[in-house]
Amino acid sequence: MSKVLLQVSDLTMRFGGLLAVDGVQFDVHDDEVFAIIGPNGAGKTTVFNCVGGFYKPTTGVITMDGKPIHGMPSHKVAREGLVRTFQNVRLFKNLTVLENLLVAQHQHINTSLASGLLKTPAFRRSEEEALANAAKWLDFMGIREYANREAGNLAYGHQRRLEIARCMITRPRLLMLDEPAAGLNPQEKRDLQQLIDQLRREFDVAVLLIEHDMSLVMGVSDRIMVMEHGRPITTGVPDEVRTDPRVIKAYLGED
Ligand SMILES: Nc1ncnc2c1ncn2[C@@H]1O[C@H](COP(=O)(O)OP(=O)(O)OP(=O)(O)O)[C@@H](O)[C@H]1O
Repeated sequence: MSKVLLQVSDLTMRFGGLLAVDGVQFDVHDDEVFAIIGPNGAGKTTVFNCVGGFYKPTTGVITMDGKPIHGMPSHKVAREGLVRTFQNVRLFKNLTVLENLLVAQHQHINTSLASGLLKTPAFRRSEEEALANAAKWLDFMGIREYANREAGNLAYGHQRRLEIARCMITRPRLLMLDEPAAGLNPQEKRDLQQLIDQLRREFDVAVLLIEHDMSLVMGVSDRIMVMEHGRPITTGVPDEVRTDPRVIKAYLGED
C-alpha cells in the first residue's frame, strides 16, 4: 500500500508585488512519479524551490512523512530524504566524475574531521563503502569509463546522468528532477524515461518532476498537476490531463 510522502498545503510565494505561487496544494505518494507542468512563468520552479528548501515560502505547510520541512535550508531538507537536480546541470565541473560522487556522500554523511585526520578504522571503512557505492552508480548509469574525467568535460547527456547519480547515491526517498530532458537528444530522452522507471522500481524512490517534454511527462508520470499563473488548474492521470480543455487552453494561450 502506498502512502503520502510529500504533502504541500496552501503554498504561497510572493516576490514583492508578484504572487508567483498562489495557494498550491498537492501530495506525492511514496511510490509515485508526480509531474508539474504548465506554460513558462506558471510558477513550477518556484514550487520546486520552496519544496527543496531554496526559498522560504511566504505561507504554506510542506511535510515529508508528516514532518514539517518548509523553511528548512536545503541541506536539512536533503537529510529528510529529498534531493534535487537543476534546470542547468550543477556539478563540481573541475572535479572528476568519481570525485563528484564521493563528495556527494561526504556532504550527506557528515563524517567528523577528527576521524578523518586520524584515519580511524571506522573512517577507512566508510571511505571504502563510499568508493564501492560510487562504482555501483557509475556502472548503473553507464558512465564508469569516464570515472576519472573532469565532470565539466563529459557530454551533456552524461552530465545529466551523473547529476542524477549524485542525488541517488544519498538514497533519497523523493528525487526532484527539474527539466531533466532539457538539452537531450531523442535517444537520450528515451533512455531517461527508462531510467526514471527503473529508479522508481529498483530503489523505492518517489519522483517529483518538472518537464516541458510532453512525451516524457505522459510516458513516465502517474499523476500530473498543471499550473497556470501560480495556481493549479487541474491534477489527474495523463489521459485526463491530455484531454482537459482548461489545459489545452492554457497551452494554446502561451505566446
Ligand atoms: N527570485 C525571483 N524573484 C522575482 N520573481 C521571480 C523569482 N523567481 C521567479 N520569479 C517570477 O515568478 C514567476 C514564476 O516563475 P517560475 O520560474 O516559478 O515559473 P516556471 O513555471 O518555472 O517557468 P519556466 O517553465 O519558464 O521555468 C515568474 O513571473 C517569474 O518571473
